[in-house]
Amino acid sequence: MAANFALLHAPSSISTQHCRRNKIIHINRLKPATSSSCSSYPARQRGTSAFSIITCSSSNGREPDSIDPAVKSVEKVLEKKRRAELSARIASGEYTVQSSGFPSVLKKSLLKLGIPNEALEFLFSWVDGYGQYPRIPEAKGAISAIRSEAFFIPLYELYLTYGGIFRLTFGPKSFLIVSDPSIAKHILKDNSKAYSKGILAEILEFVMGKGLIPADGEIWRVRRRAIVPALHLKYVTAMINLFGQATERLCKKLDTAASDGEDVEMESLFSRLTLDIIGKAVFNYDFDSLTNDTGIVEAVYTVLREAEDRSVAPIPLWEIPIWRDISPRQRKVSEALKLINDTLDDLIAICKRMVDAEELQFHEEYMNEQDPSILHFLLASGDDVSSKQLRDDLMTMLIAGHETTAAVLTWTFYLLSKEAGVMSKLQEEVDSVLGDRLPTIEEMKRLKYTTRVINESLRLYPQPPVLIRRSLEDDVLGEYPIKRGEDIFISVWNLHRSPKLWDDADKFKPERWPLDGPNPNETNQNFSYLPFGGGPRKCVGDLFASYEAVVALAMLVRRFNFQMALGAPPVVMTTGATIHTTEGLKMTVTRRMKPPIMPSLETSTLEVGDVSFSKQDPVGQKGEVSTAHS
Ligand code: HEM
Repeated sequence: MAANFALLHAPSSISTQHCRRNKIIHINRLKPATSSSCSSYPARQRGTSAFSIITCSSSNGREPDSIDPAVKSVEKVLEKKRRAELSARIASGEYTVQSSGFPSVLKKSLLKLGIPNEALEFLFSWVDGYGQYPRIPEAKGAISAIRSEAFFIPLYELYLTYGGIFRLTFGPKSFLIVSDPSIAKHILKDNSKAYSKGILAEILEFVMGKGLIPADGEIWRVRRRAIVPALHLKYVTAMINLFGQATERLCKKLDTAASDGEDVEMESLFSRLTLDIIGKAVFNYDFDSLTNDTGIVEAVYTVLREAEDRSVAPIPLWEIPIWRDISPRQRKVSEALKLINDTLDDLIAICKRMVDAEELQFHEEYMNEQDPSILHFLLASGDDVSSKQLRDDLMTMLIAGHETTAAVLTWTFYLLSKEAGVMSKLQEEVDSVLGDRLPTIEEMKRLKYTTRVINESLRLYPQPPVLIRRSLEDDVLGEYPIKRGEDIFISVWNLHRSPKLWDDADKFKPERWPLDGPNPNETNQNFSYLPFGGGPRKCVGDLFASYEAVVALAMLVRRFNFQMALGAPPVVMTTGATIHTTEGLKMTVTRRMKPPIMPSLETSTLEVGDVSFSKQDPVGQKGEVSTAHS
């Protein structure tokens, strides 16, 4: 899905510094305890430990950190200590300094004389001439201070101190960090026209061009109107079969691993499962990456990793034309892009021929049975679009729909490995609803607890953890006026884990979502829960992705038990377009002994998105599959 946020190299044209400083935190004075300590320890490559691991012939393109597990756990403890110290020091105000200049000196002197700080704050806000407006709290730091860990973690600690909106300044760059549901709603929904994708569009241009995620303005409006109808309910229903077949292939792989007593690295397997699914679903191409490692699969991962690395790189070297020619890495990226683009051009040409040969009667729920792909729908609809734009859209959906769902499955299995009670409840439901059959849309309604497990996993690990916007005009966020050109990060991570918004915010508790209640979404949770974004730019694949995750989860836990492998490296988060692990999710898989249980015949209703399905009201009548279609 949408690439990420740690975009610290914002172009100089943005980030107008208009806001007076009052609170400034010096993150750059804080020394991360762990970052440099690793190099003195012996390196270990994945797969060379005493445990054999089954993966695909290569990883999903991500190099694991080769660090001894024992060293990692020491580092983890140090890391926890460092973070606790950081929180304590931020909270104590040690890193909060006041503005320089005469008013600040005067204020310090008056403080020393014992005048209460609150009184001085009030008085000096008028002296500064900003009395009519409160000023946004400001944090200041150095890139090095946060590069040692996933970017959204320090943002969470700052949020706990500075609240729902604060400014983060790195040298000349400045970002607004939003963690307040009503401000998020204002930006994403109520005043969405006043915001663009900003830095995100700049970063993703090389791979997505003017595709739906980075596009803004008229191009976005036209493309969204063309693409959303392609994901109609009949299409999503057909996709459930595809999800089942692809998961079946993964089950076979796991079956072999279980027989051979080999551990499996689930993150890369999920990445390949979802790549196979999205290739077929979007342009009818079988990557078959669960069994093969063809050049095209490698090319997709090369491009994906480049997009992620660009989103966290401090200096945009790739913008220097000569660098693009001399850097072996950039040359590899260009070659990968060419291969993917050529393949997409071929697929578009093949599909055009199919559509020309068809005697088609296009209608709202049009779908070609042999090729139900989104590409086929778009061409059959007579969509008047250039090949370049079509390619950009396909590429966007390939990326948007691939690593997001893979990350959801990875973190769901990680969470389940820690909560045996949730796993047994889940298996009980799947046994009774599904038996050993491939799931159908009817079963989606009845896999209520399975759906809640995914809902809760998306709360704890939102993909992506931060949404990016740029203000196109002056606006007011909460009580704070802001100028045009502000870069904004809406931290979904903070919203989803806020102790102000959730009981036991860090706890994995699918039960927090009542089984007979509505499917949680940004509307019924008032923007404190927004796994698929919200407003006009909400994910177009929300229902598709939810079903995909539910089918894969149900089929896998039906057949197997999963445990963290003995001696597996600790599971540590790292930042990409989505939340990855640093060293994969190594699990031991065993076949379940339980005989299949016949499905119960109970009739039930489950609301998915804003649509309520029931047996009496068969799906597919209205063609409205989710709020993305509004
Ligand atoms: C669990 C899996 C997924 C998650 C968590 C997810 C999440 C999101 C989020 C949060 C956004 C909003 C981004 C923003 O406002 O900046 C988004 C947008 C989008 N997603 Fe997804 N997504 C998932 C799967 C998919 C799939 C399967 C597809 C395609 C079939 C897809 C296609 C898109 C597109 C095209 C957009 C851009 C919409 C626009 O800007 O109009 N996503 N997604």
